[in-house]
Amino acid sequence: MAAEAAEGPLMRRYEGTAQGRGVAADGWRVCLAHSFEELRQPYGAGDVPFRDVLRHVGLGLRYFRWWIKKTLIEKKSAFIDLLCAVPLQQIYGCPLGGIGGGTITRGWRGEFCRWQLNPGLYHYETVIANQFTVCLRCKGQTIYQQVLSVERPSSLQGWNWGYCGHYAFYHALYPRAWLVYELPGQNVVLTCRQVSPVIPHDYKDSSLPVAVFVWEVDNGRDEDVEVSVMFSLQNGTGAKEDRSGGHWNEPFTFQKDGQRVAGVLLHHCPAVNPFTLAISAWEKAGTGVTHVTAFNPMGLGREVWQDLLQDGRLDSPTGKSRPTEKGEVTAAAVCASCRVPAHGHRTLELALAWDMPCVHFGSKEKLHLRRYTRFFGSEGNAAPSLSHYALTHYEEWERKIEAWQNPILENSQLPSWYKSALFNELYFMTDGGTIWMEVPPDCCAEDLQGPAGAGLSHLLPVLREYGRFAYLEGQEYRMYNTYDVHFYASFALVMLWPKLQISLQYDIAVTVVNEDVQPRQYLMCGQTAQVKMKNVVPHDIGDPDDEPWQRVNAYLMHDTADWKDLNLKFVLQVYRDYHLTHDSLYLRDMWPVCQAVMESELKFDTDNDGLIENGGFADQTYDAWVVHGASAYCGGLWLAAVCMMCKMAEVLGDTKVRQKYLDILNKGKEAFERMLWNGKYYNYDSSGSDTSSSIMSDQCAGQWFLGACGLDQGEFEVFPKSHILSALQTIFENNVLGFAGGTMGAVNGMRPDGVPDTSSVQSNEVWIGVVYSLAATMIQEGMVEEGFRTAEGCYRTVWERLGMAFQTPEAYREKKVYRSLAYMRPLSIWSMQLALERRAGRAPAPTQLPQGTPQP
Ligand SMILES: CC(C)CCC[C@@H](C)[C@H]1CC[C@H]2[C@@H]3CC=C4C[C@@H](O[C@@H]5O[C@H](CO)[C@@H](O)[C@H](O)[C@H]5O)CC[C@]4(C)[C@H]3CC[C@]12C
Repeated sequence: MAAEAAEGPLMRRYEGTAQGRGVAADGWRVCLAHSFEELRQPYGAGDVPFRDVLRHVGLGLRYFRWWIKKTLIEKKSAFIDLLCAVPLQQIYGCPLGGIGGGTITRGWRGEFCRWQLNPGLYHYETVIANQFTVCLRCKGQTIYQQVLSVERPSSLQGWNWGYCGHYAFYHALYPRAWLVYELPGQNVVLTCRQVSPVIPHDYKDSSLPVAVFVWEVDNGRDEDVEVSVMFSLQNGTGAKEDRSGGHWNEPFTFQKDGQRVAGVLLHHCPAVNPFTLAISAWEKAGTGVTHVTAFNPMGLGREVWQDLLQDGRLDSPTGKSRPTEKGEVTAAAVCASCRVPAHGHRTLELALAWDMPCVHFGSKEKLHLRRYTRFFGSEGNAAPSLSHYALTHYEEWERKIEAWQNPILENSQLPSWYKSALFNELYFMTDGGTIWMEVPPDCCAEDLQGPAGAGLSHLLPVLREYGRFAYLEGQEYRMYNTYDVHFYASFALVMLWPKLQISLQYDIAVTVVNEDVQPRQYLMCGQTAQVKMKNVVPHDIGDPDDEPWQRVNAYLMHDTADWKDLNLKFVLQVYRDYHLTHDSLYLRDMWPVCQAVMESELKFDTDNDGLIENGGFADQTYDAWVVHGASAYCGGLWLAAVCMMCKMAEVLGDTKVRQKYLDILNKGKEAFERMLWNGKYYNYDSSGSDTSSSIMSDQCAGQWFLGACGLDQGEFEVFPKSHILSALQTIFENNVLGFAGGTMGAVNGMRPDGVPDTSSVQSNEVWIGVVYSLAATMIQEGMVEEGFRTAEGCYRTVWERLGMAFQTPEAYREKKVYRSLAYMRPLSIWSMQLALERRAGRAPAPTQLPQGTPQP
């Protein structure tokens, strides 16, 4: 297994022999000289078949009008920009930072290239001054000095660029990554290990906006060598604000418990959301730390280069830099140096921290405090203590990360690609535009519950203790906590940070009972309706470029009050969460909300046969794939939700409600089988249209959740086992093996004659997150090999073929196009892990998930 990453398809150009120090065996590995052959395009208007153009012409025009108003008149960016998609760059690697404090993504060639410091808003820019540079000295002479970058930029030309990529590789196993450099002709190997504090069940360190770079130096020479690693950083993010003037730098040291770190603070002072970056190093015995307070990253950079070249150290001036002028950019550097004995090894530890404690969203209406401020204060002066904390705690973080990951990595039954997929897809938990905030200390239950008063007894204690969490539907689909999609991704959250899932659910519960009567036009149908209706689950919690939580439902394609899946997905998650956490206070609080949304949902059972009907439009997560009448997807979710209502009523001793839903379940099961079962699988819908017999890859979504909760047997067998097995087998043969030679996962819709369903723009897409959940369902049902084969197609396509590492999209087609980069749904891969743990007889550990919620 270990050999797979080392010799994988992305390592063909590696000419070095070094394997690095302490590099994980499994993960995503790529040689720095690699280039991806296939370059895909974002799905655009030009890819829409003529038939769909005709069908969507009204939407197209309404969208265009809305886009003009939003971007040109209001001067805001569109929550989904169909006209200016982010171009694909095949460069990304593991993001830096914990959860919800902002992220800085490093590329696999070591570049600092994707920035999310303003919550939920992305800025894609490789900042060329942000580099690590190595200097080697023997017998008092500098023998080698090199920027560890394969770039040859037009700025900083006084530096020695163009490191030969054939002698280095990158290895990612999120939240850690390694860069291994064999220094040509030097007999020295550098391994840079990047560590971010992303630790399951940890609600303190996981919130910190920091990362540590541990440089392992292996000296293969017969003589001692003095090694310096210089970390240079521009003041800013590469955005135009870097030139807005008033930014300044200052050196710092921070000492506590006998441990000292030293570095430079880079104060970045725009009008909105100012922050401080800190670069630093641990001044341990034998390690010297020096710095340059300020230099011009747009110039030749000779002064910094020569300074280092001279003696392997930087000049270390005291005092602050002057604030930058308008148009001027500044940068700083810190350098850690040590002597490495002949054939010996030493470690240098550097850190990056950023402190943006108080944030405004786009509307600038309210000031919010990030989660980490409860531990490090909100004054904006925490960068030194954050740096010190990171450097003195990263070893503990790594121990915890290994304790979590090793049982999975050491399981020889699991394929290597899966281990990489499972941990690396988790990047979205931090790099999904994620925000983790405090609720204001003076906030009371009434403030949180909204005008309708949700009556949730533990809302306040939960939010006070664990804060508020939100992540985007996708970096290109800028809506927080899109709920129909979170349904899939929520497995990662509830398995790894269950209290954040509980907190998110409380937030949704509050919105359920509230309404927003503001009228607006919906773009798909053109009709006008209010923004949010009472007693229904919202599509999302809002747009970070507006005021999320305050104004929900940023999505205005459809009026989602009429969507069929959202309410059901709430009920399904409530029971699933209860099943995994045993949190009975949560269950009690959610019970009336579940009843309210199920009452709303009951109106969709228009013929009173115990089964809901779809509305003849795309009224669910497949929001461009029309459904008429009863459907496998929504009907299956409905029956699963009704079953869980019975189960919850039983747990809570509510016999009346239990009987009510039991009656519905019995009727509904019969209707579902009669209307949709065709002897092999469940039809897409019951309309009898040309495509209603399509094989939908997601037709067993209800069973997926039931199985994950152990509710698929005996009295709780909602769907006959034999039908589920037959349906999964049919999907495997048709949607998986019958599509792209079985190498790209499962297409959403396949016609029984073996041709993808092209009746909508989404039916012939592959949705990676759906594929992972389908694989989990297969594993739950004992089709383990088929499950892995299904999921492997997506991993290999995204991570190995298309160069979309750390930006897994929502969808791709067999050829040419993809849609919506860096998307939430693929986090559903964690449901595969749950299914595997179940099979291995290892129930998820509720011991880590204490009952109820501690009072603050
Ligand atoms: C007249 C024109 C030239 C023809 C234009 C055709 C286009 C208007 C349509 C062709 C493809 C459509 C888009 C397909 C997908 C979309 C995604 C959706 O948002 C989220 O999608 C998730 C599914 O991927 C869903 O689960 C989430 O809940 C949604 O938040 C928004 C609509 C659209 C962008 C859709 C819009 C119209 C087309 C571009």
